[in-house]
Amino acid sequence: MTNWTISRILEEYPYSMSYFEQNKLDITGFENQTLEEYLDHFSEVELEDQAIDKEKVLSDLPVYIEQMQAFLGIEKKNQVLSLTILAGHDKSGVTEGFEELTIHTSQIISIVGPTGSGKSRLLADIEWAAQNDTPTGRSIRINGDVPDNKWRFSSNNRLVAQLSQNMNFVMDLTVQDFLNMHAVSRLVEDPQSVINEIIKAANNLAGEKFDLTTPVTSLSGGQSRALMIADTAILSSSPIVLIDEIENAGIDRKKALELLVTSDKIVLMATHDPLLALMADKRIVIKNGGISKVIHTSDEEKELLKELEKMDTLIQHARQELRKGSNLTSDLLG
Ligand SMILES: Nc1ncnc2c1ncn2[C@@H]1O[C@H](COP(=O)(O)OP(=O)(O)OP(=O)(O)O)[C@@H](O)[C@H]1O
Repeated sequence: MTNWTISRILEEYPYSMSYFEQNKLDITGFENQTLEEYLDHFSEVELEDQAIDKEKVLSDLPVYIEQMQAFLGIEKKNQVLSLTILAGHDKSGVTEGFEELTIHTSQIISIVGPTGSGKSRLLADIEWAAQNDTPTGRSIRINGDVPDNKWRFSSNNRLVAQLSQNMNFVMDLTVQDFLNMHAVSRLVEDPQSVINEIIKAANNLAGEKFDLTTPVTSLSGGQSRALMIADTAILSSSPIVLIDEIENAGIDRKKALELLVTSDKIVLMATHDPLLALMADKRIVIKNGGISKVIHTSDEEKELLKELEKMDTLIQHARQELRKGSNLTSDLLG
């Protein structure tokens, strides 16, 4: 946390303001500096006059935040507020075109690039919380710090939930049994109401409806993904969701992203779909195994997205009519 700017500390831990007040540290105007840089502003005389012990201020802040979290009853153990990717190198060993990228909860980041460029590799680096120990040399920080080993090596504290194109069930269970197993393992107080919420959300994403008595093995590809997305959003403890190409999944992609983001997750998705790429707040461009740049989705692109959505609705409509066996006419599509 010591390398964070003051505004980031305040954004992530708003109650830390009282720490600055109690220590009579007027941080106004220094928000874009790190705490250390701010403390460096004081002359020796000022430090002495105001009884400021720089080392103590720096080391006491995390302790104060931990105590406040305990006092306020905030679950600290699994709380992930941000994910930072530190640059590695591309397939030719050239340093990546960014230094670090921090993503906060409720943000969507898309990953674009040609086939084989390294999109899945980036997702894998995040999944394993790479520490300069993968082919890309990238490192991952959680809440600004080296991730605790529990994220890397524990099976029940999974940092990441993965949603991929290929999702097949091998268990012979109904949707009810499957969700119940998950809810019970997560010690949910009222499993049935959570299960009902998940099936409702899943049906909201899937084209063809299904119910709790449907065996999971007979769900279609789109229905399985809708169920997994709803389950991840509502029941999974993993704070980060990695999505590998859901464009052909036969589900409502926009609603799927909205569902994940409203449940406070960090969402990263590799995609070849312009709609999904532009729905993100930022997009990572991958070339030859390295991140070549990170682009903020511009206002113009957000406007263009509306046009693309209209075109997409038209194509979806045509697809549905063709599925139903209709003959397409301009009246029908109009
Ligand atoms: N920086 C790197 N250094 C070395 N190898 C890399 C690097 N980045 C990716 N690779 C390797 O390149 C191969 C292709 O990468 P990857 O599968 O991630 O591509 P992709 O963009 O997901 O492709 P697709 O769009 O086809 O799914 C993988 O074997 C991966 O491990």
